[in-house]
Amino acid sequence: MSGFNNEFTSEDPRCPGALPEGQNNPQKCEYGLYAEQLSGTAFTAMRHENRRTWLYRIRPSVIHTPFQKVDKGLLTHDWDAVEPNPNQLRWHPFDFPEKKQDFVQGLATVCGAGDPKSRNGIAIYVYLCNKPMEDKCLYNSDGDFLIVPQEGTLNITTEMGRMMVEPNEICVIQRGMRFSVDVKGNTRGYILEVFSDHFQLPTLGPIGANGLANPRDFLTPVAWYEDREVNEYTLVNKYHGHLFAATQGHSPFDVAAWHGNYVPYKYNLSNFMAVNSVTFDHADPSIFTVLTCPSLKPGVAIADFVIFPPRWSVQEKTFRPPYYHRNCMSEFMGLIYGKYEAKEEGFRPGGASLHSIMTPHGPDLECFEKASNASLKAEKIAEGTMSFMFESSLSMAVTPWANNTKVDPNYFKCWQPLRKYFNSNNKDAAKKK
Ligand SMILES: O=C(O)Cc1cc(O)ccc1O
Ligand SMILES: [Fe+2]
Repeated sequence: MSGFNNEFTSEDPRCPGALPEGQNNPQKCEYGLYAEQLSGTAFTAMRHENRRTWLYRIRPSVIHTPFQKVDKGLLTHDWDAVEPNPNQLRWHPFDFPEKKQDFVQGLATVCGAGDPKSRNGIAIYVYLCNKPMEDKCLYNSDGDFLIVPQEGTLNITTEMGRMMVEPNEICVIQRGMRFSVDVKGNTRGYILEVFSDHFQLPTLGPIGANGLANPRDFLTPVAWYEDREVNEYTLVNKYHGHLFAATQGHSPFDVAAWHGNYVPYKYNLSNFMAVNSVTFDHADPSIFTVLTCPSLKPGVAIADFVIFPPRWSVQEKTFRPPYYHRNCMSEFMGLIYGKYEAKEEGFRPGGASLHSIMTPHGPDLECFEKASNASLKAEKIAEGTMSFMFESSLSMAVTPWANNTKVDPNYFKCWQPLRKYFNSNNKDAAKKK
Protein backbone atom coordinates (compact mmCIF):
# COMPACT_ATOMS: atom_id res chain seq x y z
CA MET A 1 0.00 0.00 0.00
CA SER A 2 1.36 3.35 -1.01
CA GLY A 3 1.85 6.45 1.13
CA PHE A 4 3.82 7.89 4.04
CA ASN A 5 2.11 8.33 7.42
CA ASN A 6 -1.20 7.14 6.02
CA GLU A 7 -3.99 5.68 8.10
CA PHE A 8 -4.07 2.25 6.46
CA THR A 9 -6.56 -0.57 6.81
CA SER A 10 -5.70 -4.09 5.71
CA GLU A 11 -7.31 -7.52 5.91
CA ASP A 12 -5.85 -10.82 4.81
CA PRO A 13 -8.29 -11.88 2.03
CA ARG A 14 -8.76 -15.22 3.83
CA CYS A 15 -10.60 -13.35 6.62
CA PRO A 16 -12.94 -10.82 5.04
CA GLY A 17 -14.58 -8.61 7.66
CA ALA A 18 -11.89 -9.32 10.27
CA LEU A 19 -11.48 -5.59 10.90
CA PRO A 20 -14.16 -4.41 13.30
CA GLU A 21 -16.36 -1.73 11.84
CA GLY A 22 -16.67 1.60 13.64
CA GLN A 23 -14.73 0.57 16.76
CA ASN A 24 -11.45 -0.95 17.89
CA ASN A 25 -12.53 -3.22 20.75
CA PRO A 26 -15.64 -5.26 20.04
CA GLN A 27 -16.73 -7.43 22.91
CA LYS A 28 -15.86 -10.39 20.71
CA CYS A 29 -13.74 -9.92 17.57
CA GLU A 30 -14.75 -11.63 14.31
CA TYR A 31 -13.21 -15.08 13.65
CA GLY A 32 -12.29 -15.35 17.37
CA LEU A 33 -9.39 -12.92 16.93
CA TYR A 34 -7.82 -10.91 19.76
CA ALA A 35 -7.46 -7.11 19.50
CA GLU A 36 -4.08 -5.59 20.42
CA GLN A 37 -2.71 -2.06 20.10
CA LEU A 38 0.92 -1.31 19.23
CA SER A 39 1.82 2.28 20.18
CA GLY A 40 4.53 4.16 18.34
CA THR A 41 4.10 7.42 20.27
CA ALA A 42 2.85 8.41 23.72
CA PHE A 43 -0.95 8.18 23.93
CA THR A 44 -0.97 11.93 24.35
CA ALA A 45 1.35 12.84 21.45
CA MET A 46 0.10 15.67 19.24
CA ARG A 47 -2.45 14.39 16.77
CA HIS A 48 -0.22 14.97 13.72
CA GLU A 49 2.56 12.97 15.39
CA ASN A 50 0.43 10.28 16.99
CA ARG A 51 1.23 6.75 15.76
CA ARG A 52 -0.47 3.49 16.65
CA THR A 53 -1.76 0.38 14.96
CA TRP A 54 -4.54 -1.99 15.97
CA LEU A 55 -3.76 -5.65 15.30
CA TYR A 56 -6.42 -8.39 15.10
CA ARG A 57 -4.53 -11.58 15.77
CA ILE A 58 -4.96 -15.24 16.56
CA ARG A 59 -3.25 -14.89 19.95
CA PRO A 60 -2.16 -11.77 21.84
CA SER A 61 1.61 -11.13 21.89
CA VAL A 62 1.81 -11.69 25.62
CA ILE A 63 1.82 -15.51 25.43
CA HIS A 64 5.53 -16.32 25.77
CA THR A 65 8.00 -17.62 28.35
CA PRO A 66 10.08 -15.11 30.37
CA PHE A 67 12.95 -13.42 28.51
CA GLN A 68 16.48 -14.61 29.27
CA LYS A 69 19.63 -12.73 28.31
CA VAL A 70 21.40 -14.29 25.30
CA ASP A 71 24.70 -13.73 23.49
CA LYS A 72 24.64 -10.44 21.63
CA GLY A 73 27.62 -11.20 19.40
CA LEU A 74 29.06 -7.99 17.98
CA LEU A 75 26.08 -5.86 18.94
CA THR A 76 26.99 -3.24 21.52
CA HIS A 77 26.00 0.21 22.73
CA ASP A 78 29.15 0.64 24.79
CA TRP A 79 30.72 3.76 23.32
CA ASP A 80 33.59 3.88 25.80
CA ALA A 81 35.37 0.63 24.93
CA VAL A 82 37.77 2.28 22.48
CA GLU A 83 39.82 5.43 23.06
CA PRO A 84 38.25 8.40 21.28
CA ASN A 85 39.64 8.78 17.76
CA PRO A 86 39.04 11.94 15.73
CA ASN A 87 40.82 10.61 12.63
CA GLN A 88 39.23 10.13 9.24
CA LEU A 89 38.26 6.47 9.15
CA ARG A 90 37.61 4.24 6.19
CA TRP A 91 36.74 0.58 6.09
CA HIS A 92 37.34 -1.86 3.27
CA PRO A 93 34.24 -3.94 2.43
CA PHE A 94 33.18 -5.92 5.48
CA ASP A 95 33.70 -9.68 5.00
CA PHE A 96 30.81 -12.07 4.64
CA PRO A 97 30.67 -14.57 7.50
CA GLU A 98 32.58 -17.85 7.23
CA LYS A 99 30.12 -19.70 9.41
CA LYS A 100 26.35 -19.80 9.01
CA GLN A 101 24.64 -16.90 10.75
CA ASP A 102 21.30 -15.16 10.50
CA PHE A 103 20.39 -11.47 10.44
CA VAL A 104 20.36 -11.12 14.24
CA GLN A 105 23.59 -13.05 14.72
CA GLY A 106 25.14 -10.95 11.95
CA LEU A 107 24.48 -7.55 13.52
CA ALA A 108 27.76 -5.77 14.22
CA THR A 109 27.79 -2.28 15.71
CA VAL A 110 30.23 0.03 13.92
CA CYS A 111 29.71 3.29 15.80
CA GLY A 112 27.16 5.32 17.68
CA ALA A 113 26.40 7.66 20.53
CA GLY A 114 23.77 8.09 23.19
CA ASP A 115 21.59 5.76 25.04
CA PRO A 116 18.29 3.99 24.53
CA LYS A 117 17.51 4.35 28.24
CA SER A 118 17.25 8.12 27.98
CA ARG A 119 15.97 7.71 24.43
CA ASN A 120 18.49 9.93 22.78
CA GLY A 121 21.08 8.65 20.36
CA ILE A 122 21.89 6.44 17.43
CA ALA A 123 23.72 3.24 16.57
CA ILE A 124 25.11 2.30 13.17
CA TYR A 125 25.51 -1.37 12.26
CA VAL A 126 26.47 -3.56 9.39
CA TYR A 127 24.70 -6.89 9.06
CA LEU A 128 26.56 -9.85 7.59
CA CYS A 129 24.52 -13.01 7.22
CA ASN A 130 23.81 -16.02 5.05
CA LYS A 131 20.92 -17.97 6.56
CA PRO A 132 17.27 -17.27 7.33
CA MET A 133 15.96 -16.60 10.81
CA GLU A 134 14.08 -19.86 11.15
CA ASP A 135 11.24 -19.82 13.68
CA LYS A 136 12.81 -16.73 15.15
CA CYS A 137 11.89 -13.06 15.09
CA LEU A 138 13.33 -9.85 16.48
CA TYR A 139 11.74 -6.81 18.00
CA ASN A 140 13.60 -3.74 19.08
CA SER A 141 12.56 -1.88 22.24
CA ASP A 142 15.41 0.60 21.84
CA GLY A 143 14.61 2.33 18.57
CA ASP A 144 13.76 2.24 14.88
CA PHE A 145 15.85 0.46 12.26
CA LEU A 146 16.46 2.02 8.86
CA ILE A 147 17.89 -0.88 6.84
CA VAL A 148 20.01 -0.32 3.72
CA PRO A 149 20.68 -3.61 1.88
CA GLN A 150 23.96 -3.64 -0.03
CA GLU A 151 24.20 -7.27 -1.14
CA GLY A 152 21.41 -9.83 -1.20
CA THR A 153 17.65 -9.54 -0.98
CA LEU A 154 15.87 -9.39 2.38
CA ASN A 155 12.54 -11.17 2.55
CA ILE A 156 11.05 -9.69 5.67
CA THR A 157 7.97 -10.97 7.43
CA THR A 158 6.44 -8.47 9.84
CA GLU A 159 3.31 -8.50 11.95
CA MET A 160 1.71 -6.20 9.35
CA GLY A 161 2.68 -8.37 6.37
CA ARG A 162 5.61 -9.29 4.16
CA MET A 163 7.99 -7.20 2.09
CA MET A 164 10.92 -7.93 -0.19
CA VAL A 165 13.73 -5.39 0.05
CA GLU A 166 16.55 -5.41 -2.48
CA PRO A 167 19.76 -3.40 -2.78
CA ASN A 168 18.88 0.14 -3.92
CA GLU A 169 15.79 -0.06 -1.75
CA ILE A 170 15.60 0.72 1.97
CA CYS A 171 13.11 -0.20 4.64
CA VAL A 172 12.18 1.05 8.07
CA ILE A 173 11.08 -1.24 10.88
CA GLN A 174 9.96 0.74 13.85
CA ARG A 175 10.25 0.17 17.59
CA GLY A 176 8.39 -2.90 18.83
CA MET A 177 7.46 -4.43 15.47
CA ARG A 178 8.23 -8.13 15.33
CA PHE A 179 10.02 -9.18 12.16
CA SER A 180 11.91 -12.11 10.72
CA VAL A 181 14.43 -11.90 7.88
CA ASP A 182 14.88 -14.58 5.25
CA VAL A 183 18.02 -14.43 3.10
CA LYS A 184 19.71 -16.59 0.49
CA GLY A 185 23.49 -16.67 0.33
CA ASN A 186 25.84 -13.86 1.30
CA THR A 187 23.91 -10.85 2.50
CA ARG A 188 25.29 -7.54 3.66
CA GLY A 189 23.97 -4.10 4.45
CA TYR A 190 23.91 -1.15 6.79
CA ILE A 191 21.50 -0.13 9.54
CA LEU A 192 20.86 3.22 11.16
CA GLU A 193 19.06 2.92 14.48
CA VAL A 194 17.54 5.97 16.14
CA PHE A 195 16.60 5.83 19.82
CA SER A 196 14.64 9.05 20.16
CA ASP A 197 11.99 9.53 17.52
CA HIS A 198 10.69 8.15 14.23
CA PHE A 199 11.85 8.99 10.72
CA GLN A 200 9.92 11.59 8.80
CA LEU A 201 10.12 13.19 5.39
CA PRO A 202 12.12 16.42 5.41
CA THR A 203 10.09 19.60 5.03
CA LEU A 204 10.46 20.92 1.50
CA GLY A 205 10.38 24.68 2.15
CA PRO A 206 10.70 26.67 -1.07
CA ILE A 207 11.04 23.45 -3.10
CA GLY A 208 7.25 23.26 -2.89
CA ALA A 209 4.78 20.45 -2.49
CA ASN A 210 6.63 17.84 -4.57
CA GLY A 211 10.10 16.43 -4.84
CA LEU A 212 12.86 14.53 -3.07
CA ALA A 213 11.26 11.35 -1.70
CA ASN A 214 7.57 11.59 -2.58
CA PRO A 215 5.12 10.11 -0.03
CA ARG A 216 3.38 7.83 -2.50
CA ASP A 217 6.60 5.93 -3.22
CA PHE A 218 6.73 4.54 0.32
CA LEU A 219 5.21 1.08 0.40
CA THR A 220 3.68 -0.72 3.37
CA PRO A 221 2.81 -4.44 3.38
CA VAL A 222 -0.72 -5.80 3.38
CA ALA A 223 -2.01 -8.04 6.17
CA TRP A 224 -0.78 -11.63 6.00
CA TYR A 225 -1.09 -14.27 8.68
CA GLU A 226 -0.02 -17.82 9.31
CA ASP A 227 -1.80 -20.08 11.78
CA ARG A 228 1.25 -22.18 12.59
CA GLU A 229 1.93 -24.10 15.76
CA VAL A 230 5.68 -24.40 16.35
CA ASN A 231 7.55 -26.48 18.88
CA GLU A 232 9.68 -23.56 19.90
CA TYR A 233 9.39 -20.17 18.25
CA THR A 234 12.07 -17.76 19.54
CA LEU A 235 11.34 -14.08 20.13
CA VAL A 236 14.48 -12.01 20.35
CA ASN A 237 14.21 -8.61 21.98
CA LYS A 238 16.83 -5.88 21.82
CA TYR A 239 16.48 -4.00 25.06
CA HIS A 240 19.00 -1.50 26.50
CA GLY A 241 21.50 -2.67 23.89
CA HIS A 242 21.35 -6.32 24.98
CA LEU A 243 19.57 -9.30 23.44
CA PHE A 244 17.00 -11.36 25.30
CA ALA A 245 15.15 -14.44 24.10
CA ALA A 246 11.77 -15.93 25.00
CA THR A 247 9.85 -18.76 23.37
CA GLN A 248 6.29 -19.41 22.36
CA GLY A 249 4.47 -22.27 20.70
CA HIS A 250 3.22 -20.48 17.63
CA SER A 251 4.22 -18.08 14.89
CA PRO A 252 3.98 -14.39 15.93
CA PHE A 253 2.87 -13.57 12.38
CA ASP A 254 -0.75 -14.33 13.13
CA VAL A 255 -2.33 -10.94 12.39
CA ALA A 256 -5.33 -11.41 10.10
CA ALA A 257 -6.18 -7.72 9.89
CA TRP A 258 -4.87 -4.39 11.11
CA HIS A 259 -5.46 -0.69 10.84
CA GLY A 260 -3.36 2.27 11.81
CA ASN A 261 -0.46 4.53 10.96
CA TYR A 262 2.40 2.80 12.81
CA VAL A 263 3.76 0.53 10.11
CA PRO A 264 6.88 -0.85 8.46
CA TYR A 265 7.65 0.52 5.01
CA LYS A 266 10.10 0.36 2.13
CA TYR A 267 11.28 2.83 -0.49
CA ASN A 268 13.10 2.42 -3.79
CA LEU A 269 15.95 4.94 -4.00
CA SER A 270 15.55 5.27 -7.77
CA ASN A 271 12.26 7.11 -7.07
CA PHE A 272 14.17 10.00 -5.47
CA MET A 273 13.59 13.26 -7.33
CA ALA A 274 16.87 15.10 -6.87
CA VAL A 275 16.95 18.89 -6.77
CA ASN A 276 20.22 20.75 -7.24
CA SER A 277 21.86 23.96 -8.42
CA VAL A 278 21.21 24.76 -12.09
CA THR A 279 23.36 27.89 -11.99
CA PHE A 280 26.61 27.67 -10.03
CA ASP A 281 28.16 26.33 -6.81
CA HIS A 282 27.91 23.06 -4.94
CA ALA A 283 24.74 22.82 -2.87
CA ASP A 284 24.96 21.20 0.57
CA PRO A 285 24.09 17.48 0.61
CA SER A 286 20.98 18.14 2.70
CA ILE A 287 19.24 18.55 -0.69
CA PHE A 288 19.49 14.77 -0.97
CA THR A 289 17.78 13.93 2.35
CA VAL A 290 15.43 10.98 1.99
CA LEU A 291 14.35 10.70 5.63
CA THR A 292 15.20 12.57 8.78
CA CYS A 293 14.87 11.87 12.49
CA PRO A 294 14.61 15.27 14.14
CA SER A 295 16.16 16.33 17.43
CA LEU A 296 14.34 18.68 19.78
CA LYS A 297 16.24 21.60 18.22
CA PRO A 298 14.42 22.78 15.10
CA GLY A 299 16.42 22.10 11.93
CA VAL A 300 18.94 19.82 13.65
CA ALA A 301 18.68 16.09 13.04
CA ILE A 302 19.46 13.23 15.34
CA ALA A 303 20.19 11.59 12.00
CA ASP A 304 19.50 12.24 8.34
CA PHE A 305 19.53 9.56 5.69
CA VAL A 306 21.03 11.19 2.60
CA ILE A 307 21.77 9.64 -0.80
CA PHE A 308 23.99 10.53 -3.73
CA PRO A 309 21.96 9.24 -6.68
CA PRO A 310 22.72 9.28 -10.39
CA ARG A 311 21.90 12.81 -11.66
CA TRP A 312 22.83 15.59 -14.03
CA SER A 313 25.57 17.97 -13.03
CA VAL A 314 25.34 21.33 -14.83
CA GLN A 315 26.82 24.05 -12.64
CA GLU A 316 28.91 26.65 -14.43
CA LYS A 317 32.23 28.16 -13.17
CA THR A 318 32.11 25.66 -10.31
CA PHE A 319 34.25 23.03 -8.64
CA ARG A 320 31.50 20.46 -8.86
CA PRO A 321 32.46 17.59 -6.49
CA PRO A 322 32.01 17.90 -2.72
CA TYR A 323 33.97 20.82 -1.30
CA TYR A 324 36.61 20.50 1.41
CA HIS A 325 34.90 20.90 4.70
CA ARG A 326 34.79 20.51 8.45
CA ASN A 327 31.33 19.77 9.73
CA CYS A 328 29.68 20.22 13.13
CA MET A 329 27.83 16.98 12.34
CA SER A 330 29.22 13.39 12.08
CA GLU A 331 29.20 11.81 8.64
CA PHE A 332 29.04 8.04 8.21
CA MET A 333 29.03 6.95 4.57
CA GLY A 334 28.40 3.67 2.82
CA LEU A 335 28.40 2.57 -0.80
CA ILE A 336 25.71 0.30 -2.21
CA TYR A 337 27.23 -0.06 -5.67
CA GLY A 338 29.52 1.76 -8.10
CA LYS A 339 31.93 4.53 -7.14
CA TYR A 340 31.56 7.65 -5.02
CA GLU A 341 32.36 10.85 -6.87
CA ALA A 342 34.78 12.35 -4.31
CA LYS A 343 36.84 9.15 -3.98
CA GLU A 344 36.80 6.89 -6.97
CA GLU A 345 39.39 4.57 -5.46
CA GLY A 346 39.55 3.08 -1.98
CA PHE A 347 35.90 3.57 -0.99
CA ARG A 348 34.26 0.36 -2.14
CA PRO A 349 30.76 -1.16 -2.10
CA GLY A 350 30.14 -2.78 1.26
CA GLY A 351 32.80 -0.62 2.92
CA ALA A 352 32.28 2.59 4.87
CA SER A 353 33.81 5.82 6.09
CA LEU A 354 33.40 7.99 9.16
CA HIS A 355 34.29 11.67 9.29
CA SER A 356 33.67 12.79 12.82
CA ILE A 357 32.67 16.20 14.09
CA MET A 358 35.09 18.86 12.76
CA THR A 359 37.38 16.25 11.18
CA PRO A 360 38.49 17.73 7.84
CA HIS A 361 37.74 15.80 4.67
CA GLY A 362 36.89 16.26 1.02
CA PRO A 363 37.95 15.16 -2.45
CA ASP A 364 41.09 13.09 -2.78
CA LEU A 365 44.00 14.26 -4.94
CA GLU A 366 42.73 12.61 -8.09
CA CYS A 367 39.25 14.05 -7.78
CA PHE A 368 40.54 17.55 -7.04
CA GLU A 369 42.92 17.62 -10.01
CA LYS A 370 40.34 16.18 -12.39
CA ALA A 371 37.45 18.43 -11.37
CA SER A 372 39.57 21.60 -11.26
CA ASN A 373 40.45 21.11 -14.91
CA ALA A 374 37.32 19.46 -16.30
CA SER A 375 35.35 21.13 -19.07
CA LEU A 376 32.06 22.13 -17.46
CA LYS A 377 29.62 20.62 -19.88
CA ALA A 378 26.32 19.19 -18.68
CA GLU A 379 27.20 15.73 -17.48
CA LYS A 380 25.41 12.74 -16.06
CA ILE A 381 27.25 11.90 -12.85
CA ALA A 382 27.15 9.02 -10.40
CA GLU A 383 25.66 6.82 -13.11
CA GLY A 384 25.67 3.22 -11.99
CA THR A 385 26.32 4.19 -8.37
CA MET A 386 24.43 4.71 -5.15
CA SER A 387 26.16 5.96 -2.05
CA PHE A 388 24.59 7.29 1.11
CA MET A 389 25.34 9.16 4.28
CA PHE A 390 23.98 8.83 7.81
CA GLU A 391 24.60 12.35 9.09
CA SER A 392 24.15 12.95 12.79
CA SER A 393 24.39 15.83 15.22
CA LEU A 394 25.76 13.33 17.75
CA SER A 395 29.47 12.73 18.24
CA MET A 396 29.95 9.04 17.55
CA ALA A 397 32.45 6.55 18.94
CA VAL A 398 33.56 3.37 17.16
CA THR A 399 33.29 -0.08 18.69
CA PRO A 400 36.24 -2.45 19.31
CA TRP A 401 35.09 -4.62 16.40
CA ALA A 402 35.01 -1.69 13.97
CA ASN A 403 38.32 -0.43 15.31
CA ASN A 404 39.99 -3.75 14.48
CA THR A 405 38.17 -4.82 11.33
CA LYS A 406 38.93 -3.85 7.73
CA VAL A 407 40.22 -0.40 8.71
CA ASP A 408 42.21 1.17 5.84
CA PRO A 409 45.39 2.45 7.50
CA ASN A 410 46.30 4.38 4.35
CA TYR A 411 43.15 6.46 4.10
CA PHE A 412 44.82 9.72 5.18
CA LYS A 413 47.31 9.36 2.31
CA CYS A 414 44.67 10.21 -0.29
CA TRP A 415 44.96 13.89 0.69
CA GLN A 416 48.69 14.22 1.47
CA PRO A 417 49.89 14.84 -2.11
CA LEU A 418 47.49 17.79 -2.62
CA ARG A 419 49.83 20.44 -4.04
CA LYS A 420 50.36 24.04 -3.11
CA TYR A 421 49.38 26.27 -6.03
CA PHE A 422 49.57 29.58 -4.17
CA ASN A 423 51.50 32.35 -5.89
CA SER A 424 51.25 35.78 -4.26
CA ASN A 425 52.54 37.47 -7.41
CA ASN A 426 50.02 35.98 -9.72
CA LYS A 427 46.29 36.29 -9.08
CA ASP A 428 45.56 34.14 -12.12
CA ALA A 429 48.00 31.38 -11.16
CA ALA A 430 45.25 28.89 -10.53
CA LYS A 431 43.82 29.37 -14.00
CA LYS A 432 47.16 28.34 -15.54
CA LYS A 433 47.84 25.33 -13.32
O1 LIG B 1 31.88 14.30 2.77
C1 LIG B 1 31.19 13.80 1.89
O2 LIG B 1 31.68 13.21 0.94
C2 LIG B 1 29.69 14.03 1.91
C3 LIG B 1 29.37 15.37 1.40
C4 LIG B 1 29.00 15.54 0.09
C5 LIG B 1 28.76 16.79 -0.42
O3 LIG B 1 28.38 16.91 -1.68
C6 LIG B 1 28.95 17.91 0.38
C7 LIG B 1 29.29 17.76 1.71
C8 LIG B 1 29.52 16.49 2.22
O4 LIG B 1 29.83 16.30 3.51
FE1 LIG C 1 31.44 15.47 4.31
